[in-house]
Amino acid sequence: MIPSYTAVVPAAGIGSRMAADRPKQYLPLGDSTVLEHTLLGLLKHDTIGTIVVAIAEHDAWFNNLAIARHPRIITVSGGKERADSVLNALQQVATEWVLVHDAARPCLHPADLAAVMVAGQQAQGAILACRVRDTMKRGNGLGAIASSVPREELWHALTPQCFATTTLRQALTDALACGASITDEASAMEWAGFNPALVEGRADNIKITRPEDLALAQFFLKQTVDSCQL
Ligand SMILES: Nc1ccn([C@@H]2O[C@H](COP(=O)(O)OP(=O)(O)OP(=O)(O)O)[C@@H](O)[C@H]2O)c(=O)n1
Ligand SMILES: C[C@](O)(CO)[C@H](O)COP(=O)(O)O
Repeated sequence: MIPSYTAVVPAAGIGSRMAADRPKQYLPLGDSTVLEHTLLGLLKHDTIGTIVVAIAEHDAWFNNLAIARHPRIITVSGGKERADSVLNALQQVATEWVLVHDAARPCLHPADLAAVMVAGQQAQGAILACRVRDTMKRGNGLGAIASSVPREELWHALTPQCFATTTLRQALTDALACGASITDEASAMEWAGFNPALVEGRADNIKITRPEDLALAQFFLKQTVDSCQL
């Protein structure tokens, strides 16, 4: 099958909230590392051609991974913020469509990947997301509740986020140039006036952020392996 997507994997963060002895994407997970699980999941999809991994300028870990020599994987230098890393990687994307997926999300389910890639091939693009399940509160900045926030139509943005490459590249360039706060690709597209589609995804597509997330990711990955062996 001719690859119609390039994957961009922002992996240049330091993992400050994880507070580990290395950036969290290089922490052990199962039989490999967080990043290797994430990349292997993308490599299995045959409509994804090249994977562009944004790594920190002085990254001392990536080249020690066997997967670093995979022919479909290339690296670029990351930037100060996640959005800068993504924009750097987008300069290397030649396909019409691109998907951006956090290195820190190793539990992506193949069906969710396929669903968001199909939905992403629209003008507005698409993101994986999952509905908020808890009652939501807004704090008053003093450690107390200011208000309850209606949860209808509140979603957790996940990744992958899928868009037309040229549209996303331009939106991200313009939004960052204007100093907009951009924490995901959809924020840039919204800033540019688009309304990306929400594709409901699995809640186990967690972003490994804090120490307790590693054990949860391990559990979710084991569930996937066990279900494949049934
Ligand atoms: N300048 C940056 C910052 C983050 N990321 C990547 O963006 C993804 C999501 O970001 P986050 O979970 O915030 O990772 P960190 O920035 O490493 O975490 P922290 O905020 O705790 O330092 C991660 O895969 C991270 O490696 C990146 O490529 N470039
Ligand atoms: C892109 C993202 O995964 C969407 O939820 C998330 O925003 C990335 O984490 P960060 O802490 O905002 O960099």
